[in-house]
Amino acid sequence: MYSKNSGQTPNARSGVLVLDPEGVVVFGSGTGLDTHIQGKLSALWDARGTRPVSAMFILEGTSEPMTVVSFASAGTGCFVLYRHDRGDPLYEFVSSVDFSADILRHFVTDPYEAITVVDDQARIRYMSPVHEKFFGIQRGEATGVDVNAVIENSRLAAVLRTRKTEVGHVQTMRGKSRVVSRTPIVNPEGRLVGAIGQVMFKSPAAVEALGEEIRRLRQEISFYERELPRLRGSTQGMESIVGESDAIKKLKERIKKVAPLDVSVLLVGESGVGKDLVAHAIHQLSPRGHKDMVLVNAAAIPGNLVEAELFGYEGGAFTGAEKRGRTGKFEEADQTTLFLDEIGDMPLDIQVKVLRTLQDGSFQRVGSSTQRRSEFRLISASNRNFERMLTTGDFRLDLFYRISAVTIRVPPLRERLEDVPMLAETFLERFMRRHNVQGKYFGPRVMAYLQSLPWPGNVRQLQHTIERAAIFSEQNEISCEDCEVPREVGSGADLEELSESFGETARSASGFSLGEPVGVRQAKSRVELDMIREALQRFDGNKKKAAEYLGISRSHLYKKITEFDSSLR
Ligand SMILES: Nc1ncnc2c1ncn2[C@@H]1O[C@H](COP(=O)(O)OP(=O)(O)OP(=O)(O)O)[C@@H](O)[C@H]1O
Repeated sequence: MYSKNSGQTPNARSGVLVLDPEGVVVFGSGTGLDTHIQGKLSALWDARGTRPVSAMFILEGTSEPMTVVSFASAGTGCFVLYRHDRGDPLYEFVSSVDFSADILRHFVTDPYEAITVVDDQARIRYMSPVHEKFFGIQRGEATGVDVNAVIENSRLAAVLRTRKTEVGHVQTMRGKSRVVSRTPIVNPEGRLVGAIGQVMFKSPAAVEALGEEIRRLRQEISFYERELPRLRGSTQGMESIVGESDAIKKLKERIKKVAPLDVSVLLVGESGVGKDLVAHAIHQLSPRGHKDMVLVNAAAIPGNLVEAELFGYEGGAFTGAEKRGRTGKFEEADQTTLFLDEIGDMPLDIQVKVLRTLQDGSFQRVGSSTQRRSEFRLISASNRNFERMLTTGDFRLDLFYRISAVTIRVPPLRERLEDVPMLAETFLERFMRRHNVQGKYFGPRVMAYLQSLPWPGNVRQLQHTIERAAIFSEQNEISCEDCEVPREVGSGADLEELSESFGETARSASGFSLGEPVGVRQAKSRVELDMIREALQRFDGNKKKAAEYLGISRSHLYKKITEFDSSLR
């Protein structure tokens, strides 16, 4: 029940409504005089026995939503009302957080967030209990008193004058130094309504400790900034190519010779031999080495996107294109090195366009007729047999001449088995460092065993074998059994069986040398197909895992799948 004698709706934004135990209006002001609001609050108040009234809530169904703070004492319902527009952060906060009152209570009472609130006349309106205790005053004793009469060295009055926030100031109070912040509060209409003072840190020492931490972190950052070029060098330069065999020594000599010359280099060799590392080393040692090398993997880009990826495109050139267009790899590589990996997988129509760019450095973005220019050094790599592709017409001879001013063959691991121990130790050490593991080492017969394997997946396969062994070895000592290569992938025994049936040696059976008899090639394809099918089944079609298991790159696996596509389906 509510009183009929309430006035008419005023134009106020806030108000107060006090109801007696029967729901009769005892007092109303501002929006508290709105009869509609009175009716709604009275109904809530009547139902308090079954549904307790929240300390803070949003009153909907009125001309504008109201934020209501309720205080109940001795059966009297006291409601403080604020009219808020939707979208107002306070409205959003109260309507979406049903424990909003508890949060506000936390802010006004939490000892670590202790606050003092003053009005626009610098009179204290609220002081957190912890502040009152600090100043030795009773609960509410300072309310209404000028802040300067209560808090020494207060600058809240000054902040009201300047309207400028002060953060991190040291203030001495009762002989103690505190780091404080002072913030003027302006309401949505732009009127200055008061200010809040807050202790941020209990002592300048806490700030000093924070400053010290920042200084330490800065030092750490500058250490890494200094170290980065060195680390980059060691992970991407010549140092990353592990091995001391004659074959590797010769390879490094060729890299050193060719790096400073601005000629195109073609890297050939089986999958996993380290062509990528060689490309990085050449770039690092070249005059362009201070810039990042731009990488393109022709086998990893879907056929219909190769052109856009290489040449870039104008906005809206094709469905799915970015609105503002995009720079292509040729443009990105201006003044640095472009590494075209798996160039043997490039479609013929793109080969023609690439050739044109390589001849005069000019190209057009897809969807544009403007000629652009780029000056870059080209390094290409492929594990494909160019001799065969040139014969079959799958690779253009003129492009081949352009990309292969210098050709470097990266030898397969089986031609430099003396590098196996050093590589294996390096991979084990890297694994332990990366995963924070200690104490793993190879058993006495492991190196000889590893050197007896033909490694058709080359260094990549060796690396994965060592990592697998480090993960699965029960003891710290890694045994030959831990390093077993899955039979399907080509253990020595497999290859021997294979070679016996086709009259080949184990070594050449795992290679891809030119001029193999057709029968062997077909048989190899069959074995490869079986191995790939098996690996894909084992890993539920997950190509990344299948490629790792087979010891080949993912791009090589994709290539093989495309080749075998019809039979795999
Ligand atoms: N000599 C080496 N020393 C240290 N790590 C090597 C060496 N050769 C290869 N690796 C490592 O073996 C893995 C495969 O090397 P990389 O990717 O360079 O081979 P790739 O010839 O480019 O293969 P693909 O033709 O499949 O792309 C990489 O993890 C690389 O770091």
